[in-house]
Amino acid sequence: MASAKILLEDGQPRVVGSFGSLSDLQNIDNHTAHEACDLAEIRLDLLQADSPTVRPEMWAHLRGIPLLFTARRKEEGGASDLSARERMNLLETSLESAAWVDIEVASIAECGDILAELTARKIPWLASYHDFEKLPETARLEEAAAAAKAAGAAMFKAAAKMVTPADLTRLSEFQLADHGIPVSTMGMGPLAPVSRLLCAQCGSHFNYGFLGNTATAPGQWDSALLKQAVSRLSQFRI
Ligand SMILES: O=C1C[C@@](O)(C(=O)O)C[C@@H](O)[C@@H]1O
Repeated sequence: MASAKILLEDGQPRVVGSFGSLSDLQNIDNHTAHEACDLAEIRLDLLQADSPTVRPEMWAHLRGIPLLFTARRKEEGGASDLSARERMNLLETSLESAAWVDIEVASIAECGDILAELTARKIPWLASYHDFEKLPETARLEEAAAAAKAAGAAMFKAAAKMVTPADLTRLSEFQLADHGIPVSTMGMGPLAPVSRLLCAQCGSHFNYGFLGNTATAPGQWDSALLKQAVSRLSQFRI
């Protein structure tokens, strides 16, 4: 999809607005969402927790906004314990509308069917990695980025809990290094807000905030605020 390619190639940090619930998705109008983010993330696992039948009509009002679809596995913050097949079925419902899809690095091996479909449809996907407890060793992140690249992901994304200021330094240094694949990084927890600005300044492509009232990760900014802040920072890129 042409718009997805441009989103990476111009090197500008983009803000992804994420919906934490079906009502947050239903209650937003197109203009408000458009103003608050560059892409919107539809967390299919969260929608399904609110309504067993997920249908494309749920996001039809966001026409014109690039949509990123995610069906998160439980171990990385998903709403419920869905099998790989159930997550792939959820993603299937989104493919007509998808600008991007998110698959965890840990799910690559079991999600081959949907990955083949994404390749056939030329829909870019990002391979994600989450740690809600700590910032993992840099070698672990490097390994995950290499696995993402080897599997054909268009981007590697890491979200990890920041416990100390040293974690901020280490995550931003990881962001600044060349991993042979576009990278997005962000912190979670009390140091999340500051980490998200720092990572954006260091070249993180996709920078997440929430749309509506419900954060989809601890310490996320409101997407509209993050978009404003990130656009102010663009003159100070490291
Ligand atoms: O993977 C990510 C990033 C995220 O966990 C965050 O830290 O903002 C929020 C999730 O909704 C999204 O799928």
